[in-house]
Amino acid sequence: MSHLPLTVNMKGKRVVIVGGGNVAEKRVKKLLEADASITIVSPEITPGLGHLAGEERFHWKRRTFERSDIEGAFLLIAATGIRHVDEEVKKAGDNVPLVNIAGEADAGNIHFPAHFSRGRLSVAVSTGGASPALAARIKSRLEEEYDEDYAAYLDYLHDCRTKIKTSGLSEEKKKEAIKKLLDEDCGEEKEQALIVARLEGIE
Ligand SMILES: C[C@@]1(CC(=O)O)c2cc3[nH]c(cc4nc(cc5[nH]c(cc(n2)[C@H]1CCC(=O)O)[C@@](C)(CC(=O)O)[C@@H]5CCC(=O)O)C(CC(=O)O)=C4CCC(=O)O)c(CCC(=O)O)c3CC(=O)O
Ligand SMILES: NC(=O)C1=CN([C@@H]2O[C@H](COP(=O)(O)OP(=O)(O)OC[C@H]3O[C@@H](n4cnc5c(N)ncnc54)[C@H](O)[C@@H]3O)[C@@H](O)[C@H]2O)C=CC1
Repeated sequence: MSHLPLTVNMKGKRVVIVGGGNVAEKRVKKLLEADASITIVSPEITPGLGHLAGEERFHWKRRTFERSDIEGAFLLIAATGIRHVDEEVKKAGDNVPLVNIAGEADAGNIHFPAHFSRGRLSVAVSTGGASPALAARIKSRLEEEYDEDYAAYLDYLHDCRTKIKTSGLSEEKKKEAIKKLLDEDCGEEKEQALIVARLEGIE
């Protein structure tokens, strides 16, 4: 497997999705969270996508795919479930940086992992197409372990780290202090406030 997990800033990036079924709906929901600029080319779309199209959250071309649809795309997704159409999309997307073929893991150059976020924490699990169901199961287990409280915890860690980084401490002490934060018993807001206050005073 020569796939490397990266997180990509999708804000304003042009995404073209061919097909408007259940898979397209899942992708659109994730991509909207990332502020991508989405076009769907499909004669039909799911009711869920219909609702989002009504709110103008993406552009819908209500017809079958044409090669010119992919112009300027940064990410191209083929999700028609019709092999020859997906193949035509793949061919047309030769120069598109990121290509995902939902029905054939190895045909594109990216996979969508099972994913959840807790604020700034992002957890993604991929099996490289071997067993998407296992990826989903591992994700569900991690979702229980890293519950909703982690969003606030990550904000707190970010706040502390920023304070430490802009302090006058030596580089070595900064690294030490950042690591030590993770060992502090700071599940409670009160304790977090105390640690932040202490950091306000470090030189
Ligand atoms: C290549 C990839 C597509 C891509 O990268 O776009 C792909 C491809 C295919 N999936 C298929 C089937 C299923 N996919 C799921 C579920 C998920 N599939 C996801 C990703 C990916 N699936 C990518 C690889 C990622 C990896 O391996 O890690 C998840 C993780 C993320 C997401 O989709 O958002 C999401 C769980 C999300 C969550 O719960 O969080 C389930 C289970 C279910 O629905 O409950 C089933 C039925 C059980 C089974 O078949 O395993 C089929 C056969 C279709 C058919 O037979 O018609 C293909 C085609 C093929 O095998 O090539
Ligand atoms: N999680 C995942 O990644 C999964 C991936 N898959 C794969 O993803 C693909 C799509 O699955 P679904 O969304 O369930 O299919 P679907 O059948 O619900 O949707 C297909 C969509 O493609 C549109 N379409 C058909 N011909 C077209 C054309 N020429 N141009 C543009 N649009 C066209 C249809 O109108 C429909 O909206 C399949 O290949 C399937 O095997 C399936 C299950 C899970």
